[in-house]
Amino acid sequence: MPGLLLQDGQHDSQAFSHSPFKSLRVTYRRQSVPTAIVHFSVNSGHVVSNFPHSLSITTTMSLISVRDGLVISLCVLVHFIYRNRRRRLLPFPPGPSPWPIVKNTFTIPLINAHGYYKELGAKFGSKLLYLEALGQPMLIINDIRIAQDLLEKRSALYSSRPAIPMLNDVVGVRAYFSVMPYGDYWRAHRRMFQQHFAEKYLVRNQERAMEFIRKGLLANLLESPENFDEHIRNCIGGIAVSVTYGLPVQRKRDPFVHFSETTFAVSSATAAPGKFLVNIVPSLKHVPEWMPGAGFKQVAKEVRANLLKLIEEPFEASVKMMEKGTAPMCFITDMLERHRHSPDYETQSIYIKQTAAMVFAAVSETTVTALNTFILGMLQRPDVLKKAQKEVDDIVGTNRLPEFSDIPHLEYLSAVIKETLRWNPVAPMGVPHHTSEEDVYMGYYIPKGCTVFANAYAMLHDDEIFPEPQEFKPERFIKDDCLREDLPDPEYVATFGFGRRVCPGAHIARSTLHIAAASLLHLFDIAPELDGDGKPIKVVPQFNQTSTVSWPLPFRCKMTPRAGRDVKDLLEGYIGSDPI
Ligand code: HEM
Repeated sequence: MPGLLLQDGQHDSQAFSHSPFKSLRVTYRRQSVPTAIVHFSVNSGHVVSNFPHSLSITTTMSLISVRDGLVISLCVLVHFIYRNRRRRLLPFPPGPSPWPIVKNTFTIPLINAHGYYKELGAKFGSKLLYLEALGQPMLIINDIRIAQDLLEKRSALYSSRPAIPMLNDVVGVRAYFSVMPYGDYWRAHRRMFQQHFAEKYLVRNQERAMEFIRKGLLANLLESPENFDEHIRNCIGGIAVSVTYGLPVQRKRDPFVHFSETTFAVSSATAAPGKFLVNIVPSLKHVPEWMPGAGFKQVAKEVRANLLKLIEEPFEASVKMMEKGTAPMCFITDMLERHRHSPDYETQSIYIKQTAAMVFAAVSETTVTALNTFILGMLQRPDVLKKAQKEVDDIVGTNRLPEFSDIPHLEYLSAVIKETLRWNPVAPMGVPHHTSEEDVYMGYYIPKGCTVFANAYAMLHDDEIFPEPQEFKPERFIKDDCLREDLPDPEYVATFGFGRRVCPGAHIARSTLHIAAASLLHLFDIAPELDGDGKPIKVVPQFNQTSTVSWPLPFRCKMTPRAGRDVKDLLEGYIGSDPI
């Protein structure tokens, strides 16, 4: 007789020991042969209290006849009843009440979202928030432990990226692995990045970074300190171009560095949610170019042309140098050499080209922002500047420049860097992740296709952990003259994201920040400019508010060679105008 059989499943988790059973298998049998099975199993979620609410369902079916079909339909119906029941009964995480249809669309801020969500969390007494904008579910995580629970411990579910219709479909460039969905294509690019830039290879690029800091930053600061922002940009962009393509870089306003910077600035704006309507209403991507209101298509065309140029031209130039035998060791030469005999060389060389283009995009704005924030912090706290300078002097002395080997001995400077990254998290909302399956956490339902923001700003400005979070206070990381180990360390936690998508260049960023900061402090005083009466002009820290990259808004300061130090003499071998 055909029929439905209910069967107890296995208990497999302590967390559910109070539940009557862990999984439920509904089997449709025909002449004792199982022909359709609907399998309900408790989700791997940890903190689910109420059994029927926590069902996750997989369906396996075979053998279709009319009669079987009816029974199978019944099984599917049961499936959906349980699914919907779960949805109905399990709440979403706390958040503002949604309006009909538009849900929270008008609650979502376009600027200072990180600050808004921090406050919203406080209002709802929750560090996990849920909102929905025009059908797009959003999860905001304001807490380090929750981010680790979800993005790290359950990384199989939380490692994709949301689609960005303007960038992916209208501009149509899908070469940057930071925005690729989770999967083999992303994995191939990230693996390639690691093959050259993994932490174990850090040393081989440090020498190049040092050369740029001395020739491209310190020497230029001596000559025109008022252009410190421009020098920092050229130096950091130059390091990226040099270690990736091995191309020569001009010491000032290198045209390629400048072109890359402006192109990425425009293209990252295409990813901003509020800037282009097509990111909110994806079907607009089908609108023909001639239609009124389709101006975004023209913008997309220009961005596309520039992005393709950035992917192709430096790669070609690097390959040409390689053919002539003049290419220095860099990402391109290393990778082409490594994959030369691969059976799928053509495919690999496309990945190499695309991964190379990613490097500049990821290094430049982020590291420049952190360095400018460091200078801004020094302006807020002249006493910190003096103390850090004294430490550098004690370790380095006055007759040579700082080296990478000095860095582990500069503990106070380390606290200053931690505070720099905490005070103004470079990417305050991280880079959004995307759930590839539904999930249950702390009794809350998290849908599939949910955009997940790890709010680094809220985590690093949590006043229970970091009192007076708006103040620049490196001393918070020091106790009894040693670095504290009982605080989350912004050099390692939150700043660089979480889980499988965590920043793979974090070690490079830390290394560059430490050596650049030590070198600046060793040679220069950093102070506010003076007004007409000789009084210091107070610099009020202000940051870009779009929640993508939080760069300090332009500010002025006076950088002067330190008294009693022959800065020119120390930089003698590094001053010049030939490309680096
Ligand atoms: C202060 C400097 C930097 C900061 C604050 C920073 C921060 C971040 C953050 C928050 C993410 C997203 C992580 C996530 O999704 O959870 C990320 C991704 C990424 N970063 Fe960085 N980053 C910095 C420097 C660098 C450098 C120097 C490189 C390369 C040498 C780099 C390469 C990348 C790449 C390739 C990704 C995409 C990873 C993926 O989607 O798989 N970053 N970074």
